[in-house]
Amino acid sequence: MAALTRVSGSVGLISLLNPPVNALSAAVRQGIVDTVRRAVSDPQVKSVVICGQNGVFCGGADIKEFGGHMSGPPLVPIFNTIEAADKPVVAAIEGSALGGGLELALACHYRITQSKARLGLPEVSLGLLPAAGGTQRLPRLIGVPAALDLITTGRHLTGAEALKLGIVDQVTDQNTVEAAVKFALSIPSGCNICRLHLSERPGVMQRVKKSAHGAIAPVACVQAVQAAATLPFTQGMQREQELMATLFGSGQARALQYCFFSQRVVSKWSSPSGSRWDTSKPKPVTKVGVIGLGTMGRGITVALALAGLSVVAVETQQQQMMAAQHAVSGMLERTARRRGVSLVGDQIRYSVELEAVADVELVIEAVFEDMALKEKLFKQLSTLCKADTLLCSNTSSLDIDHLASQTHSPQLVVGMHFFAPAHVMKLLEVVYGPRSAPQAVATAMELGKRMGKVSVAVGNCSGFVGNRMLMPYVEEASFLVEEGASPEIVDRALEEFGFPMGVFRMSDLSGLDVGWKVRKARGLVEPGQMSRVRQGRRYSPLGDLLCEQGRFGQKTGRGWYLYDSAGSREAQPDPWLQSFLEEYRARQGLVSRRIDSQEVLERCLYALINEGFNILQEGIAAGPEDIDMIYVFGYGFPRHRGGPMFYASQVGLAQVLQRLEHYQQLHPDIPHLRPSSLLRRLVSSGSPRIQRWREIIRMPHSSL
Ligand SMILES: CCCCCCCCCCCCC/C=C/C(=O)SCCNC(=O)CCNC(=O)[C@H](O)C(C)(C)COP(=O)(O)OP(=O)(O)OC[C@H]1O[C@@H](n2cnc3c(N)ncnc32)[C@H](O)[C@@H]1OP(=O)(O)O
Repeated sequence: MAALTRVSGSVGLISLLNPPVNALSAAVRQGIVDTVRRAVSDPQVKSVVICGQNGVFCGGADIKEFGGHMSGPPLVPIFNTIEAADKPVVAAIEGSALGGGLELALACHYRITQSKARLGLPEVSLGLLPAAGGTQRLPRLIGVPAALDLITTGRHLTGAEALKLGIVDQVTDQNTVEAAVKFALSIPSGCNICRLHLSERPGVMQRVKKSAHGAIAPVACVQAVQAAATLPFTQGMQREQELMATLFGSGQARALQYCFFSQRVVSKWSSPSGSRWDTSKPKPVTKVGVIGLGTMGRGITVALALAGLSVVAVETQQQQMMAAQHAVSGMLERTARRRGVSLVGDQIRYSVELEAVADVELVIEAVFEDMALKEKLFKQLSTLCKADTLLCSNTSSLDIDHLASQTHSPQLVVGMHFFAPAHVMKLLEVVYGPRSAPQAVATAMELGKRMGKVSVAVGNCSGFVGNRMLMPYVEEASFLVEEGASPEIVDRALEEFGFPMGVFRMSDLSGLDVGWKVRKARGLVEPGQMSRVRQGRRYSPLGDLLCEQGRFGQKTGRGWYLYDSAGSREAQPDPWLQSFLEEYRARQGLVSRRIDSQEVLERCLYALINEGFNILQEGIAAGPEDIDMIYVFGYGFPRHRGGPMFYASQVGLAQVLQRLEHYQQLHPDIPHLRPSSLLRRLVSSGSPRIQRWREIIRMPHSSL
């Protein structure tokens, strides 16, 4: 797991070997102990270089070990031994040096890195802190402000950025190990880490707490770095260990580590027809057409261009086209500036003619959400594009199979549902219909990956996974307001749970008219009517009534909240809304009651979760990880809660079932509170671990 060879006469070369990322498993840690001991005691070895095999230095501690019994030598004494060695030790960083991998490099006396290597301390994203000395060595190397930024965000740096910050001593575009060996031969003896002047960044704790939305690891990271600023090294290391002990077994760490693996699980997609990621080869795509340059089309164009693809952007309205071209250039400029990369705008060709997409390999349609319009477009595309062009729709809820039926090749049609703003949001739902070819799904998934998205393959149904689950969540929030809660009470409970925005603030941001249009299309809206039963189930007309008053949210300065002006973001409770609600309840004969945050969370979240179980049962999502990644990356579900299905598993499935039964008894007219039969089945199977749910879902069962 680690090998020692002697190179260039006097350099001991230690290579870590644990593919694919040389994670620091127990065997690797033992390998490092043995090889360092041998190198240090070998009189012919004058200096040491540590590298990783297969082009990766080290991806950090082995995350798989965290869930079980940890054995083998611990990292801290290993790294202390390296730092204390009386021979110079040089880290040769290729590929990645992340987490414990970077901490290993920090314990070395010098670091040489490939310019494109990724360096970082991402432990915070796993609910942990860099507890192998990272919180103490990094601030001493680069100062507290820069270290705090890296440790509390977990962001990755390139080798070139790491050089600027002073984390590494040299960057190379040549063979990194050879450069490190040459460097090692040029230094006379080992030296200790230089201790820089430490100063704390004022106000950092408040800022970190605010943006953590209840996550505990970022706060512990700040406390650990504060210890580096105030305590001697040994005491700082002790504090680091104490803080790590509070995080290591926490539910948040478990949730975040589940997210790490789930993100990888969802890329290994499968569909009920038996097609799979490892047996379906994606088609190569270099040129993509985007049709419709509204908000979504613009964001998709930017995301494609940033991923290095050629884009043909079509907008048939000349004026809209000019506005879009201007907006896309601005978005590209800003993104390029932020990422420190050069502009990529010349890869985009704009046209007002649909025929301009005749030679592309894949089209993404992002026109107005109207079935008749999309039907017509798919018919036209099917005739004018090449016979093997993939036709994708960015619809957020319309029937993909119906769109496919408008074309000559329904097998080449899939949904690519992006989230706004499409060049920023990480989630992509890839929607397959019963006729979609495995290659079409594989190609859309691969394209999403190239665009830096977390792509999740899901089946076709109204709203797919994300928006379908959102419906009961949003409806419950409105029912709670009818029953006596205020929008502020509901939002506060959800924000304290960890959502960046509660349901009403979110609705004001995205525009109340969006949901209104959807409800109108479903025949649910009865203008001026207050009836609370529609299509045989409970209905809240509150959103419709606000829209009828022209209250569309932030864009009109009024919605569920009041804003200083149209477009302002500062939501204030609105006295008008309070009187309106009182009058509404009186006219409906509703007696307002006190609703606490527990009821808000249970009714909104358990309704959402229950729909998730229905989706799993119907095979629309292959596993709970798919749903969780959709909610974490697309809907702001707090990552430190793991996603709705993981959260349910932590609360306890029996508890979720019992509370749903309780609320269903109180509200028999709300169908989404009726517990899913899959939930019942899992509870009667003894509430197995979430990793076993897929197995149980696939098991044949009686429909009784
Ligand atoms: C009382 C309690 C006391 C508590 C004290 C106990 C303390 C014990 C622990 C001490 C820990 C000290 C602090 C150190 C902590 C860490 O180091 S945590 C790990 C930090 N590292 C990371 O977060 C990096 C994670 N990996 C990545 O970001 C990427 O994998 C990559 C390295 C950038 C490579 O990317 P890519 O090439 O795209 O490959 P992937 O598909 O992502 O990964 C390939 C497979 O490798 C698996 N994997 C990756 N990293 C790890 C890892 N660190 N551990 C285990 N496995 C890893 C990944 O899951 C993939 O697997 P498959 O899906 O099966 O192919």
